[in-house]
Amino acid sequence: MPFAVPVVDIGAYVQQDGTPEQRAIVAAAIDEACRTVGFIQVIGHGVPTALTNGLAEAIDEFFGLNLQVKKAYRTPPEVNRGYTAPKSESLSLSLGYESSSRMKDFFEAFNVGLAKSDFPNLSVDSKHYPENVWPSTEHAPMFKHRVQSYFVEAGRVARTMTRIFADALSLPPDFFEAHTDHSIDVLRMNNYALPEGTEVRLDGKDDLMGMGAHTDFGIVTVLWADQVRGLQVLDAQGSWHDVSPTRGALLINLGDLTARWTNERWTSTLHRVKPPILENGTVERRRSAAYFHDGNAEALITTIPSTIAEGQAPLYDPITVGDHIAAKLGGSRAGRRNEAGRETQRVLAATG
Ligand SMILES: O=C(O)CCC(=O)C(=O)O
Ligand SMILES: [Fe+2]
Repeated sequence: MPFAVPVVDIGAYVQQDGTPEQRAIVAAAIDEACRTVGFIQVIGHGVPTALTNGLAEAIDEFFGLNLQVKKAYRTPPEVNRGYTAPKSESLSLSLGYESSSRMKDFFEAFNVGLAKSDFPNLSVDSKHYPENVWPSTEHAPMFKHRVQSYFVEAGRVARTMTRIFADALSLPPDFFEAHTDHSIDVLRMNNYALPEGTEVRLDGKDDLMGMGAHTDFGIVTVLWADQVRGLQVLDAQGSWHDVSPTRGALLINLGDLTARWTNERWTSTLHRVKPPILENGTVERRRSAAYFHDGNAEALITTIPSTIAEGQAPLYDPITVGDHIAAKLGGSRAGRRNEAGRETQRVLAATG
């Protein structure tokens, strides 16, 4: 069967008047997609086009600044906020393998997320909920407002997805909410453009990587991307496939915590970004924004008993969201290898 990322209209869950029958159809389609591909294109999500256009403009506004200006918005590696310059992160290290292009992912990024000050009545640890660093209005006048507007909507879509997940897994409707009322949520805006003057080999033998192969770390990711090629996902047979969203669709993919919860009934699909090399030896610029819905830092993720198939044992030990995310970020941002044997084997076995 040719590889495809299924398109699912989630309108029945977004609109108040969706009937139980309509919702059951959506939940079944999501279950199927989560078992097989682990990536979904959702439509009917209710995010206005004006908002995603605004996000794209905000991304252009910030990344269009001079590198020295952008670098003023960096934070230490253990603080997942602000700017990260090209070639300062390595997503493959979040999986625990050293690719030959160690710390060479050429994406640059800007991270914003929920902070301790967003939860004044809770004593959350600022290690997992650091305060945001925003570009000044002098440098990027529209950025903060547009990014905040999109952040709220992406969070709503992520939560809608978890309500569908609960139905698809026959869990109580509030199963996910019980682990996500102060979820570690982060929006990472990515810009893929080679720094000026970078030489690219046109024979394709460069192992130039926009973003190295990785799985996302949390529960579910809502991924907005423009339509420039570059994103590739790994199928169950070990081949990479190009994915670009159909107009108006948001991509949804599952993170490791959902794979752990469901004993891998559902998959956190490996993906990477290799933007196309143009004939003049430059790379076609590409933009994306990944909203990571990761769960409460202290929530314990334990295999859901009903997802353990007959004769199977739990594949993972329980872990807190905070410990899992910290170990993963220690790989990608701080250059420490993370141990994640199962996914590493899949990347190393993959072709292409
Ligand atoms: O740029 C993309 O399409 C993917 C980005 C991604 O995988 C991520 O930020 O985790
Ligand atoms: Fe990702």
